[in-house]
Amino acid sequence: MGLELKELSVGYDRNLPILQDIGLRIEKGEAANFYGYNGIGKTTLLKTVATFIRPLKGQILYEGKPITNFRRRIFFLPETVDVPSRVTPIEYVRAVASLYGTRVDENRALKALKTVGVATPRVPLGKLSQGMKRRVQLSASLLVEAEIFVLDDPLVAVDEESKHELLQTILESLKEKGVVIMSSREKLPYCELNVDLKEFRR
Ligand SMILES: Nc1ncnc2c1ncn2[C@@H]1O[C@H](COP(=O)(O)OP(=O)(O)OP(=O)(O)O)[C@@H](O)[C@H]1O
Repeated sequence: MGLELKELSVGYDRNLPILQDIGLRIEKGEAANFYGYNGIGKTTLLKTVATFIRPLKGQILYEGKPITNFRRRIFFLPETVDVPSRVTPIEYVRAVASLYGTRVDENRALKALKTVGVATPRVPLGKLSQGMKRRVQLSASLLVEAEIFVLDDPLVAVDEESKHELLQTILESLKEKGVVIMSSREKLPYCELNVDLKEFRR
């Protein structure tokens, strides 16, 4: 059954929805990319799916039940590349995994970091580049026991040269666990659905 958005309107003011009447279904094993220009409402939509903001109208269902029943199964990657500066990548991904009740040993953490191209797993995050910090955030998604992956602009700060390969690697693994819903400024490969948010503007 997957994730269903039914007549969904999102925004901050009931009288001024930012996006409205979104209706679509993302099956388990699939990824959907919502794309559009700055300010169109990508973050607002994703935060609503991740249950941080209440829908103005409509429903969000997972496996036929309200998404709010699955809060512990949602992994949310914010748009901002914000990580604590003093912890190392290994410590960071292990700590994130533990929030989902998963104990990850050092070897597994190292493997996940290597998969996304982090070559300095023991250097404090404050000393890494933005793109490397983003990769560390993404590698945590590979380790958590979640089912609904909400990724706000996952490739922000990642270089053009490797971004599609990185996306392929991440999506391959996340789709096996459930559904992926993400945002970007452009259409992306490896996504079953690419949704132009202009369709849902008022
Ligand atoms: N907390 C808030 N309260 C009221 N309005 C907000 C709030 N956050 C964002 N907005 C407005 O909602 C609209 C959509 O913003 P949003 O951040 O969802 O866009 P976006 O597509 O993610 O943009 P970007 O590509 O720049 O990240 C904008 O007009 C923005 O000013």
